[in-house]
Amino acid sequence: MYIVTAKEMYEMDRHTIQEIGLDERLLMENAGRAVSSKITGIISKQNQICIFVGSGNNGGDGFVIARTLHTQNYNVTVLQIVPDERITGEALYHKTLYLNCNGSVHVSSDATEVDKFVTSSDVIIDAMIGIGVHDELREPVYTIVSIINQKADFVISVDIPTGLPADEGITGFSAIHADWTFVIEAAKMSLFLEHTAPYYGKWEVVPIGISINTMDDVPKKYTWGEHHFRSTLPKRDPYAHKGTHGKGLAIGGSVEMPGSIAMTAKAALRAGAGLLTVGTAKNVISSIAQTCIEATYLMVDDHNEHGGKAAAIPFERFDCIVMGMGMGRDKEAERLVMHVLNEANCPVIVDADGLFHVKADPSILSKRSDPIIVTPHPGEMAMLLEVPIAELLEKPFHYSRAFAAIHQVYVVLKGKHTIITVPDGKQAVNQTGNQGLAKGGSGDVLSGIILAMVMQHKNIFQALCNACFVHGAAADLLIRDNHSYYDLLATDVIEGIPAVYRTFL
Ligand SMILES: NC(=O)C1=CN([C@@H]2O[C@H](COP(=O)(O)OP(=O)(O)OC[C@H]3O[C@@H](n4cnc5c(N)ncnc54)[C@H](OP(=O)(O)O)[C@@H]3O)[C@@H](O)[C@H]2O)[C@@H](O)CC1
Ligand SMILES: [K+]
Repeated sequence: MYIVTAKEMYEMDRHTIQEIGLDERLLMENAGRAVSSKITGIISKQNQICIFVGSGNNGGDGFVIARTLHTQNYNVTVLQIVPDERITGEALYHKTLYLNCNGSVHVSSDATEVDKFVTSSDVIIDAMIGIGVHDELREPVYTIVSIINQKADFVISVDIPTGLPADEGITGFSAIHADWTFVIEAAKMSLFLEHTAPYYGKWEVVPIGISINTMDDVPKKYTWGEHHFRSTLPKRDPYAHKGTHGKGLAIGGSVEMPGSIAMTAKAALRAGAGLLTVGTAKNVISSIAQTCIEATYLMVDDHNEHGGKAAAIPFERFDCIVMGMGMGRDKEAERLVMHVLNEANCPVIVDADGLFHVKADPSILSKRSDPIIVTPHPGEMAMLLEVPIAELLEKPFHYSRAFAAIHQVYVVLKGKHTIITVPDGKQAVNQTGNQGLAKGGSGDVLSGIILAMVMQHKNIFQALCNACFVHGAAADLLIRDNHSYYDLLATDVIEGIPAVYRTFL
Protein backbone atom coordinates (compact mmCIF):
# COMPACT_ATOMS: atom_id res chain seq x y z
CA MET A 1 0.00 0.00 0.00
CA TYR A 2 1.43 3.33 -1.06
CA ILE A 3 1.76 6.25 1.36
CA VAL A 4 1.25 9.56 -0.41
CA THR A 5 1.27 13.30 -0.01
CA ALA A 6 -1.74 15.23 -1.33
CA LYS A 7 0.35 16.23 -4.35
CA GLU A 8 1.26 12.63 -5.13
CA MET A 9 -2.39 11.57 -4.79
CA TYR A 10 -3.50 14.29 -7.21
CA GLU A 11 -0.81 13.14 -9.64
CA MET A 12 -2.05 9.54 -9.38
CA ASP A 13 -5.61 10.75 -10.06
CA ARG A 14 -4.46 12.89 -12.96
CA HIS A 15 -2.46 10.04 -14.50
CA THR A 16 -5.41 7.68 -14.30
CA ILE A 17 -7.80 10.22 -15.80
CA GLN A 18 -5.58 11.80 -18.46
CA GLU A 19 -3.02 9.16 -19.40
CA ILE A 20 -5.02 5.99 -18.84
CA GLY A 21 -8.27 7.63 -19.93
CA LEU A 22 -10.56 6.58 -17.09
CA ASP A 23 -13.41 9.07 -17.04
CA GLU A 24 -13.28 11.26 -13.89
CA ARG A 25 -16.95 10.69 -13.14
CA LEU A 26 -16.32 6.96 -13.31
CA LEU A 27 -13.44 7.32 -10.88
CA MET A 28 -15.73 9.24 -8.52
CA GLU A 29 -18.37 6.52 -8.95
CA ASN A 30 -15.74 3.90 -8.08
CA ALA A 31 -14.66 5.90 -5.03
CA GLY A 32 -18.20 6.37 -3.73
CA ARG A 33 -19.14 2.75 -4.38
CA ALA A 34 -16.01 1.38 -2.77
CA VAL A 35 -16.56 3.48 0.35
CA SER A 36 -20.30 2.62 0.42
CA SER A 37 -19.60 -1.10 0.40
CA LYS A 38 -17.40 -0.62 3.47
CA ILE A 39 -19.91 1.66 5.20
CA THR A 40 -22.73 -0.88 4.82
CA GLY A 41 -20.56 -3.30 6.77
CA ILE A 42 -20.61 -1.10 9.86
CA ILE A 43 -24.08 0.55 9.85
CA SER A 44 -27.60 -0.83 9.78
CA LYS A 45 -30.82 -0.01 7.89
CA GLN A 46 -32.32 1.15 11.18
CA ASN A 47 -29.75 3.97 11.43
CA GLN A 48 -30.64 7.53 10.47
CA ILE A 49 -27.74 8.62 8.27
CA CYS A 50 -26.84 12.17 7.33
CA ILE A 51 -24.15 12.82 4.73
CA PHE A 52 -22.46 16.23 5.06
CA VAL A 53 -21.40 17.29 1.59
CA GLY A 54 -18.99 20.09 0.59
CA SER A 55 -18.22 21.75 -2.71
CA GLY A 56 -15.26 19.77 -4.05
CA ASN A 57 -14.76 16.22 -5.26
CA ASN A 58 -14.93 14.94 -1.70
CA GLY A 59 -18.52 16.18 -1.76
CA GLY A 60 -18.91 14.40 -5.12
CA ASP A 61 -17.93 11.14 -3.42
CA GLY A 62 -20.59 12.00 -0.83
CA PHE A 63 -23.31 12.20 -3.49
CA VAL A 64 -22.30 8.79 -4.91
CA ILE A 65 -22.44 7.33 -1.39
CA ALA A 66 -25.85 8.97 -0.86
CA ARG A 67 -27.27 7.43 -4.06
CA THR A 68 -25.76 4.02 -3.34
CA LEU A 69 -27.16 3.89 0.20
CA HIS A 70 -30.52 5.38 -0.86
CA THR A 71 -31.03 2.79 -3.61
CA GLN A 72 -30.24 0.07 -1.07
CA ASN A 73 -33.03 1.42 1.18
CA TYR A 74 -30.89 2.96 3.91
CA ASN A 75 -32.38 5.98 5.73
CA VAL A 76 -30.16 8.59 4.22
CA THR A 77 -30.32 12.31 3.69
CA VAL A 78 -27.77 14.85 2.44
CA LEU A 79 -26.92 18.12 4.15
CA GLN A 80 -25.15 20.24 1.54
CA ILE A 81 -23.17 22.88 3.44
CA VAL A 82 -22.47 25.12 0.42
CA PRO A 83 -24.92 26.93 -1.87
CA ASP A 84 -26.12 25.14 -5.02
CA GLU A 85 -23.91 27.17 -7.36
CA ARG A 86 -20.80 25.77 -5.63
CA ILE A 87 -21.63 22.23 -6.71
CA THR A 88 -20.11 21.88 -10.15
CA GLY A 89 -18.41 19.42 -12.52
CA GLU A 90 -18.50 15.73 -11.68
CA ALA A 91 -19.92 16.44 -8.23
CA LEU A 92 -22.93 18.11 -9.87
CA TYR A 93 -23.32 15.14 -12.23
CA HIS A 94 -23.50 12.79 -9.25
CA LYS A 95 -25.78 15.12 -7.30
CA THR A 96 -28.16 15.06 -10.28
CA LEU A 97 -28.14 11.25 -10.39
CA TYR A 98 -28.95 11.17 -6.68
CA LEU A 99 -31.81 13.67 -7.10
CA ASN A 100 -33.10 11.65 -10.07
CA CYS A 101 -33.39 8.69 -7.69
CA ASN A 102 -35.59 10.86 -5.42
CA GLY A 103 -32.76 11.43 -2.97
CA SER A 104 -33.25 14.28 -0.51
CA VAL A 105 -30.84 17.22 -0.23
CA HIS A 106 -31.07 20.04 2.34
CA VAL A 107 -28.93 23.08 1.76
CA SER A 108 -27.78 24.82 4.93
CA SER A 109 -24.73 25.81 6.91
CA ASP A 110 -26.68 27.45 9.71
CA ALA A 111 -25.46 26.27 13.11
CA THR A 112 -28.95 25.62 14.53
CA GLU A 113 -29.96 23.59 11.48
CA VAL A 114 -26.68 21.67 11.53
CA ASP A 115 -27.17 20.96 15.22
CA LYS A 116 -30.64 19.51 14.47
CA PHE A 117 -29.27 17.22 11.76
CA VAL A 118 -26.41 16.06 13.94
CA THR A 119 -28.52 15.31 17.01
CA SER A 120 -31.25 13.53 15.04
CA SER A 121 -28.80 11.25 13.18
CA ASP A 122 -27.20 8.01 14.31
CA VAL A 123 -24.45 8.21 11.73
CA ILE A 124 -22.76 11.24 10.17
CA ILE A 125 -20.86 10.66 6.96
CA ASP A 126 -18.28 13.40 6.50
CA ALA A 127 -17.78 14.26 2.81
CA MET A 128 -17.20 17.99 3.32
CA ILE A 129 -13.52 18.40 2.49
CA GLY A 130 -10.91 15.82 1.47
CA ILE A 131 -7.28 16.26 0.51
CA GLY A 132 -8.11 19.65 -1.03
CA VAL A 133 -8.03 21.38 2.34
CA HIS A 134 -5.71 24.35 2.63
CA ASP A 135 -4.98 26.42 5.73
CA GLU A 136 -7.20 26.40 8.82
CA LEU A 137 -10.93 25.80 8.39
CA ARG A 138 -12.95 28.90 7.63
CA GLU A 139 -16.51 29.56 8.72
CA PRO A 140 -19.01 28.06 8.42
CA VAL A 141 -17.08 24.78 8.15
CA TYR A 142 -15.19 25.46 11.37
CA THR A 143 -18.42 25.66 13.39
CA ILE A 144 -19.99 22.70 11.59
CA VAL A 145 -16.94 20.58 12.44
CA SER A 146 -17.13 21.70 16.10
CA ILE A 147 -20.80 20.74 16.34
CA ILE A 148 -20.15 17.32 14.81
CA ASN A 149 -17.20 16.73 17.14
CA GLN A 150 -19.26 17.69 20.19
CA LYS A 151 -22.57 16.05 19.41
CA ALA A 152 -22.37 13.29 16.79
CA ASP A 153 -22.80 9.69 17.92
CA PHE A 154 -20.78 8.10 15.17
CA VAL A 155 -18.81 9.75 12.37
CA ILE A 156 -17.43 8.14 9.21
CA SER A 157 -15.07 10.28 7.15
CA VAL A 158 -14.58 9.85 3.43
CA ASP A 159 -10.91 9.77 2.41
CA ILE A 160 -9.69 11.97 5.27
CA PRO A 161 -11.42 13.71 8.19
CA THR A 162 -12.49 17.20 7.10
CA GLY A 163 -9.87 19.79 8.02
CA LEU A 164 -7.03 17.31 8.51
CA PRO A 165 -3.96 17.85 6.32
CA ALA A 166 -2.78 14.87 4.28
CA ASP A 167 0.86 15.89 4.58
CA GLU A 168 3.36 16.03 7.43
CA GLY A 169 4.60 19.22 9.05
CA ILE A 170 1.26 21.00 9.45
CA THR A 171 0.09 21.64 13.01
CA GLY A 172 -2.36 24.53 12.81
CA PHE A 173 -5.66 22.87 11.94
CA SER A 174 -8.99 21.83 13.36
CA ALA A 175 -10.60 18.69 12.05
CA ILE A 176 -13.31 16.10 12.40
CA HIS A 177 -12.56 13.41 14.98
CA ALA A 178 -13.81 10.41 13.04
CA ASP A 179 -14.74 7.02 14.42
CA TRP A 180 -13.93 5.45 11.07
CA THR A 181 -12.23 6.72 7.93
CA PHE A 182 -12.33 4.97 4.58
CA VAL A 183 -9.23 6.22 2.85
CA ILE A 184 -9.35 6.38 -0.92
CA GLU A 185 -6.78 4.32 -2.84
CA ALA A 186 -3.60 5.20 -0.93
CA ALA A 187 -2.71 5.92 2.70
CA LYS A 188 -2.14 9.60 3.30
CA MET A 189 0.99 10.54 5.25
CA SER A 190 -0.97 11.97 8.16
CA LEU A 191 -2.17 8.45 9.01
CA PHE A 192 1.26 7.80 10.50
CA LEU A 193 1.93 10.96 12.48
CA GLU A 194 1.39 11.23 16.20
CA HIS A 195 -0.44 14.58 15.98
CA THR A 196 -2.81 13.65 13.14
CA ALA A 197 -3.32 9.86 13.18
CA PRO A 198 -5.89 9.85 16.05
CA TYR A 199 -8.32 11.96 13.97
CA TYR A 200 -8.84 9.05 11.57
CA GLY A 201 -10.26 6.68 14.18
CA LYS A 202 -10.24 3.18 12.73
CA TRP A 203 -9.29 3.20 9.08
CA GLU A 204 -9.06 1.14 5.96
CA VAL A 205 -7.75 1.96 2.51
CA VAL A 206 -10.19 1.16 -0.31
CA PRO A 207 -8.95 0.71 -3.89
CA ILE A 208 -10.90 2.61 -6.55
CA GLY A 209 -9.13 1.65 -9.77
CA ILE A 210 -6.26 4.15 -9.84
CA SER A 211 -3.63 2.79 -12.18
CA ILE A 212 -0.02 3.83 -11.72
CA ASN A 213 1.97 1.00 -13.34
CA THR A 214 2.80 3.28 -16.22
CA MET A 215 3.75 6.29 -14.11
CA ASP A 216 7.37 7.44 -14.38
CA ASP A 217 7.52 8.57 -10.80
CA VAL A 218 5.71 6.25 -8.41
CA PRO A 219 5.54 7.22 -4.72
CA LYS A 220 8.57 6.06 -2.75
CA LYS A 221 6.78 5.41 0.52
CA TYR A 222 4.70 2.38 1.40
CA THR A 223 3.53 0.22 4.24
CA TRP A 224 5.21 -3.07 5.14
CA GLY A 225 2.95 -5.89 6.23
CA GLU A 226 2.33 -9.60 6.30
CA HIS A 227 2.49 -10.33 2.58
CA HIS A 228 5.82 -8.46 2.25
CA PHE A 229 7.22 -10.49 5.12
CA ARG A 230 6.04 -13.78 3.66
CA SER A 231 7.38 -13.02 0.21
CA THR A 232 10.78 -11.58 1.15
CA LEU A 233 12.00 -13.63 4.11
CA PRO A 234 14.70 -15.91 2.65
CA LYS A 235 13.98 -19.63 2.91
CA ARG A 236 16.31 -21.69 5.09
CA ASP A 237 18.44 -23.99 2.97
CA PRO A 238 18.19 -27.62 4.18
CA TYR A 239 21.93 -27.99 3.55
CA ALA A 240 22.80 -24.84 5.48
CA HIS A 241 25.25 -24.83 8.38
CA LYS A 242 25.53 -22.36 11.24
CA GLY A 243 27.89 -20.11 9.30
CA THR A 244 25.34 -19.78 6.48
CA HIS A 245 23.03 -17.82 8.72
CA GLY A 246 25.60 -15.28 9.71
CA LYS A 247 28.26 -14.71 12.31
CA GLY A 248 27.16 -11.71 14.30
CA LEU A 249 28.86 -9.57 16.89
CA ALA A 250 26.82 -7.61 19.44
CA ILE A 251 28.87 -4.99 21.27
CA GLY A 252 27.49 -3.32 24.36
CA GLY A 253 26.59 -3.82 27.99
CA SER A 254 28.17 -2.30 31.03
CA VAL A 255 28.21 -3.02 34.73
CA GLU A 256 25.15 -0.80 35.21
CA MET A 257 23.31 -2.22 32.19
CA PRO A 258 24.30 -5.83 31.62
CA GLY A 259 20.79 -6.90 30.60
CA SER A 260 20.62 -4.87 27.38
CA ILE A 261 23.26 -6.81 25.53
CA ALA A 262 21.93 -10.12 26.84
CA MET A 263 18.52 -9.33 25.36
CA THR A 264 20.06 -8.29 22.04
CA ALA A 265 22.02 -11.52 21.89
CA LYS A 266 19.05 -13.73 22.71
CA ALA A 267 16.80 -11.93 20.26
CA ALA A 268 19.39 -12.29 17.48
CA LEU A 269 19.65 -16.03 18.08
CA ARG A 270 15.87 -16.49 18.29
CA ALA A 271 15.44 -14.51 15.08
CA GLY A 272 17.77 -16.85 13.22
CA ALA A 273 21.39 -15.72 13.60
CA GLY A 274 23.72 -18.67 13.02
CA LEU A 275 26.46 -17.67 15.43
CA LEU A 276 26.48 -14.87 17.90
CA THR A 277 29.35 -13.35 19.81
CA VAL A 278 28.79 -10.84 22.57
CA GLY A 279 31.53 -8.24 22.82
CA THR A 280 31.45 -6.68 26.25
CA ALA A 281 33.37 -5.84 29.40
CA LYS A 282 34.99 -8.61 31.39
CA ASN A 283 32.80 -8.30 34.47
CA VAL A 284 29.68 -8.16 32.29
CA ILE A 285 30.57 -11.45 30.64
CA SER A 286 30.54 -13.19 33.98
CA SER A 287 27.11 -11.79 34.83
CA ILE A 288 25.31 -12.64 31.59
CA ALA A 289 27.01 -15.80 30.32
CA GLN A 290 24.59 -17.91 32.35
CA THR A 291 21.53 -16.29 30.77
CA CYS A 292 22.66 -16.65 27.18
CA ILE A 293 24.59 -19.87 26.92
CA GLU A 294 24.28 -20.17 23.15
CA ALA A 295 26.47 -17.11 22.60
CA THR A 296 30.24 -16.90 22.72
CA TYR A 297 31.98 -13.98 24.41
CA LEU A 298 34.68 -11.53 23.52
CA MET A 299 36.16 -9.04 25.93
CA VAL A 300 36.21 -5.70 24.13
CA ASP A 301 36.51 -3.28 26.98
CA ASP A 302 37.64 -3.57 30.55
CA HIS A 303 37.13 -0.50 32.61
CA ASN A 304 38.95 -2.02 35.57
CA GLU A 305 42.20 -2.53 33.74
CA HIS A 306 43.90 -0.37 31.13
CA GLY A 307 41.07 1.09 29.11
CA GLY A 308 39.79 -0.17 25.77
CA LYS A 309 40.99 -3.33 24.14
CA ALA A 310 39.03 -2.66 21.01
CA ALA A 311 42.02 -3.25 18.77
CA ALA A 312 41.70 -6.92 19.56
CA ILE A 313 38.35 -7.32 17.85
CA PRO A 314 38.84 -9.81 14.98
CA PHE A 315 36.55 -7.97 12.54
CA GLU A 316 37.21 -10.41 9.70
CA ARG A 317 35.34 -13.10 11.63
CA PHE A 318 32.00 -11.29 11.54
CA ASP A 319 29.32 -10.72 8.88
CA CYS A 320 27.52 -7.96 10.76
CA ILE A 321 27.94 -5.96 13.97
CA VAL A 322 25.39 -4.28 16.21
CA MET A 323 26.64 -1.95 18.90
CA GLY A 324 25.53 0.53 21.51
CA MET A 325 23.00 -1.24 23.73
CA GLY A 326 23.76 -0.45 27.36
CA MET A 327 27.39 0.35 26.59
CA GLY A 328 27.44 3.62 28.52
CA ARG A 329 28.49 7.11 27.58
CA ASP A 330 32.07 7.38 28.77
CA LYS A 331 35.12 8.16 26.64
CA GLU A 332 36.16 4.55 26.36
CA ALA A 333 32.83 3.58 24.93
CA GLU A 334 33.14 6.46 22.48
CA ARG A 335 36.60 5.25 21.39
CA LEU A 336 35.22 1.78 20.89
CA VAL A 337 32.33 3.04 18.73
CA MET A 338 34.68 5.10 16.57
CA HIS A 339 37.09 2.19 16.27
CA VAL A 340 34.36 -0.15 15.07
CA LEU A 341 33.05 2.39 12.56
CA ASN A 342 36.56 2.98 11.24
CA GLU A 343 37.72 -0.62 11.05
CA ALA A 344 34.79 -2.99 10.59
CA ASN A 345 34.35 -4.10 6.99
CA CYS A 346 30.81 -5.43 7.31
CA PRO A 347 27.40 -3.78 7.92
CA VAL A 348 27.26 -2.05 11.30
CA ILE A 349 24.06 -1.29 13.21
CA VAL A 350 24.35 1.58 15.68
CA ASP A 351 21.81 1.78 18.49
CA ALA A 352 21.25 3.55 21.82
CA ASP A 353 24.49 4.80 23.45
CA GLY A 354 26.26 4.12 20.16
CA LEU A 355 24.16 6.91 18.64
CA PHE A 356 25.16 9.22 21.45
CA HIS A 357 28.81 8.65 20.59
CA VAL A 358 28.22 9.09 16.87
CA LYS A 359 26.91 12.55 17.69
CA ALA A 360 30.48 13.54 18.59
CA ASP A 361 31.47 13.16 14.92
CA PRO A 362 28.59 12.22 12.59
CA SER A 363 30.86 12.68 9.56
CA ILE A 364 32.32 9.29 10.41
CA LEU A 365 29.14 7.74 9.02
CA SER A 366 29.55 8.86 5.43
CA LYS A 367 33.25 7.96 5.43
CA ARG A 368 32.47 4.25 5.62
CA SER A 369 31.99 2.20 2.48
CA ASP A 370 30.16 -0.67 4.18
CA PRO A 371 26.52 -0.13 5.13
CA ILE A 372 25.52 1.60 8.35
CA ILE A 373 22.13 1.28 9.96
CA VAL A 374 21.10 3.67 12.71
CA THR A 375 18.13 2.77 14.90
CA PRO A 376 17.14 5.85 16.91
CA HIS A 377 13.97 6.50 18.87
CA PRO A 378 12.62 10.03 18.32
CA GLY A 379 14.66 11.48 21.20
CA GLU A 380 17.89 10.09 19.75
CA MET A 381 17.00 11.18 16.24
CA ALA A 382 16.23 14.70 17.47
CA MET A 383 19.58 14.72 19.30
CA LEU A 384 21.43 13.63 16.15
CA LEU A 385 19.69 16.22 13.99
CA GLU A 386 19.71 18.96 16.62
CA VAL A 387 16.01 19.67 16.24
CA PRO A 388 13.34 19.71 18.99
CA ILE A 389 11.59 16.35 19.41
CA ALA A 390 8.19 17.95 18.69
CA GLU A 391 9.51 19.25 15.36
CA LEU A 392 10.89 15.81 14.48
CA LEU A 393 7.58 14.14 15.27
CA GLU A 394 5.72 16.57 13.02
CA LYS A 395 7.95 15.62 10.07
CA PRO A 396 9.44 12.19 10.72
CA PHE A 397 9.44 11.17 7.04
CA HIS A 398 11.27 14.33 6.05
CA TYR A 399 13.86 14.17 8.80
CA SER A 400 14.54 10.45 8.31
CA ARG A 401 15.06 11.05 4.61
CA ALA A 402 17.32 14.02 5.26
CA PHE A 403 19.51 12.12 7.72
CA ALA A 404 19.70 9.07 5.45
CA ALA A 405 20.70 11.20 2.48
CA ILE A 406 23.26 13.39 4.24
CA HIS A 407 25.08 10.50 5.91
CA GLN A 408 24.26 7.77 3.36
CA VAL A 409 22.87 5.48 6.05
CA TYR A 410 19.79 3.35 6.60
CA VAL A 411 17.54 4.80 9.28
CA VAL A 412 15.08 2.89 11.44
CA LEU A 413 13.14 5.59 13.28
CA LYS A 414 11.36 3.69 16.05
CA GLY A 415 7.88 4.57 17.22
CA LYS A 416 4.25 3.52 16.96
CA HIS A 417 4.75 3.72 13.21
CA THR A 418 8.37 2.76 12.74
CA ILE A 419 9.75 4.32 9.55
CA ILE A 420 12.51 2.54 7.67
CA THR A 421 14.48 4.77 5.27
CA VAL A 422 17.05 3.85 2.64
CA PRO A 423 19.84 6.27 1.64
CA ASP A 424 18.15 6.89 -1.73
CA GLY A 425 14.95 8.04 0.02
CA LYS A 426 12.73 4.96 -0.26
CA GLN A 427 10.65 4.58 2.93
CA ALA A 428 8.43 1.96 4.53
CA VAL A 429 6.20 2.10 7.58
CA ASN A 430 5.97 -1.10 9.57
CA GLN A 431 2.41 -2.26 10.23
CA THR A 432 2.87 -4.43 13.32
CA GLY A 433 3.38 -3.64 17.01
CA ASN A 434 1.43 -2.12 19.86
CA GLN A 435 1.78 -0.02 23.00
CA GLY A 436 2.98 -3.02 25.00
CA LEU A 437 6.36 -2.44 23.33
CA ALA A 438 6.77 0.91 25.09
CA LYS A 439 9.07 -0.54 27.77
CA GLY A 440 12.74 -0.69 28.60
CA GLY A 441 14.57 -3.34 26.62
CA SER A 442 12.28 -3.23 23.60
CA GLY A 443 14.92 -1.46 21.49
CA ASP A 444 17.63 -3.91 22.59
CA VAL A 445 15.47 -6.78 21.36
CA LEU A 446 14.83 -5.04 18.04
CA SER A 447 18.58 -4.50 17.57
CA GLY A 448 19.19 -8.21 17.94
CA ILE A 449 16.46 -9.06 15.46
CA ILE A 450 17.89 -6.51 13.01
CA LEU A 451 21.33 -8.08 13.34
CA ALA A 452 19.90 -11.51 12.55
CA MET A 453 17.85 -10.24 9.62
CA VAL A 454 20.67 -8.27 8.00
CA MET A 455 22.77 -11.44 8.04
CA GLN A 456 20.02 -13.52 6.46
CA HIS A 457 18.91 -11.15 3.69
CA LYS A 458 20.76 -9.90 0.64
CA ASN A 459 18.66 -6.74 0.60
CA ILE A 460 19.19 -4.55 3.67
CA PHE A 461 15.94 -2.61 3.24
CA GLN A 462 13.94 -5.85 3.28
CA ALA A 463 15.98 -7.08 6.24
CA LEU A 464 15.16 -3.96 8.27
CA CYS A 465 11.49 -4.03 7.36
CA ASN A 466 11.22 -7.72 8.23
CA ALA A 467 13.03 -7.18 11.54
CA CYS A 468 10.52 -4.49 12.54
CA PHE A 469 7.70 -6.72 11.34
CA VAL A 470 8.88 -9.67 13.49
CA HIS A 471 9.40 -7.49 16.56
CA GLY A 472 5.94 -5.91 16.29
CA ALA A 473 4.16 -9.12 15.30
CA ALA A 474 5.67 -10.95 18.29
CA ALA A 475 4.16 -8.29 20.56
CA ASP A 476 0.81 -8.45 18.73
CA LEU A 477 0.55 -12.22 19.07
CA LEU A 478 1.56 -12.07 22.73
CA ILE A 479 -1.13 -9.46 23.45
CA ARG A 480 -3.69 -11.50 21.52
CA ASP A 481 -2.90 -14.76 23.27
CA ASN A 482 -1.62 -14.35 26.79
CA HIS A 483 -0.36 -10.90 27.76
CA SER A 484 -1.65 -7.37 28.22
CA TYR A 485 -0.27 -3.96 27.25
CA TYR A 486 0.69 -3.53 30.90
CA ASP A 487 2.67 -6.67 31.66
CA LEU A 488 4.51 -7.33 28.40
CA LEU A 489 8.29 -7.45 28.90
CA ALA A 490 11.07 -7.21 26.36
CA THR A 491 12.10 -10.76 27.27
CA ASP A 492 8.53 -11.92 26.49
CA VAL A 493 8.94 -10.43 23.01
CA ILE A 494 12.04 -12.58 22.47
CA GLU A 495 10.04 -15.64 23.46
CA GLY A 496 7.28 -14.46 21.12
CA ILE A 497 9.48 -14.66 18.03
CA PRO A 498 8.82 -18.39 17.40
CA ALA A 499 5.07 -17.70 17.21
CA VAL A 500 5.70 -15.13 14.47
CA TYR A 501 7.56 -17.63 12.32
CA ARG A 502 5.00 -20.34 13.00
CA THR A 503 2.09 -18.03 12.21
CA PHE A 504 3.32 -16.25 9.12
CA LEU A 505 5.53 -18.81 7.36
N1 LIG B 1 -9.44 14.03 -8.45
C1 LIG B 1 -10.32 13.04 -8.61
O1 LIG B 1 -10.73 12.78 -9.67
C2 LIG B 1 -10.80 12.27 -7.49
C3 LIG B 1 -10.92 12.82 -6.20
N2 LIG B 1 -11.53 12.17 -5.21
C4 LIG B 1 -12.01 12.85 -4.00
O2 LIG B 1 -11.81 14.21 -4.12
C5 LIG B 1 -11.12 14.76 -3.01
C6 LIG B 1 -10.30 15.90 -3.45
O3 LIG B 1 -11.17 16.77 -4.12
P1 LIG B 1 -10.87 18.30 -4.39
O4 LIG B 1 -9.54 18.43 -4.97
O5 LIG B 1 -11.99 18.80 -5.19
O6 LIG B 1 -10.84 18.96 -2.96
P2 LIG B 1 -11.79 18.72 -1.68
O7 LIG B 1 -11.05 17.88 -0.72
O8 LIG B 1 -13.13 18.29 -2.06
O9 LIG B 1 -11.84 20.17 -1.03
C7 LIG B 1 -12.09 21.29 -1.82
C8 LIG B 1 -13.11 22.16 -1.15
O10 LIG B 1 -12.69 22.43 0.17
C9 LIG B 1 -12.80 23.81 0.41
N3 LIG B 1 -11.78 24.19 1.38
C10 LIG B 1 -10.47 23.96 1.33
N4 LIG B 1 -9.85 24.43 2.42
C11 LIG B 1 -10.81 25.01 3.18
C12 LIG B 1 -10.79 25.67 4.43
N5 LIG B 1 -9.66 25.86 5.11
N6 LIG B 1 -11.95 26.12 4.94
C13 LIG B 1 -13.10 25.95 4.27
N7 LIG B 1 -13.19 25.32 3.06
C14 LIG B 1 -12.05 24.86 2.53
C15 LIG B 1 -12.58 24.46 -0.91
O11 LIG B 1 -13.20 25.69 -0.92
P3 LIG B 1 -12.42 26.97 -1.48
O12 LIG B 1 -11.26 27.20 -0.58
O13 LIG B 1 -12.00 26.61 -2.86
O14 LIG B 1 -13.45 28.05 -1.40
C16 LIG B 1 -13.24 23.47 -1.83
O15 LIG B 1 -14.60 23.74 -1.91
C17 LIG B 1 -10.38 13.60 -2.43
O16 LIG B 1 -10.13 13.76 -1.06
C18 LIG B 1 -11.32 12.45 -2.72
O17 LIG B 1 -12.32 12.39 -1.71
C19 LIG B 1 -12.00 10.82 -5.44
O18 LIG B 1 -13.32 10.92 -5.81
C20 LIG B 1 -11.22 10.12 -6.54
C21 LIG B 1 -11.22 10.90 -7.76
K1 LIG C 1 -13.87 14.19 4.44
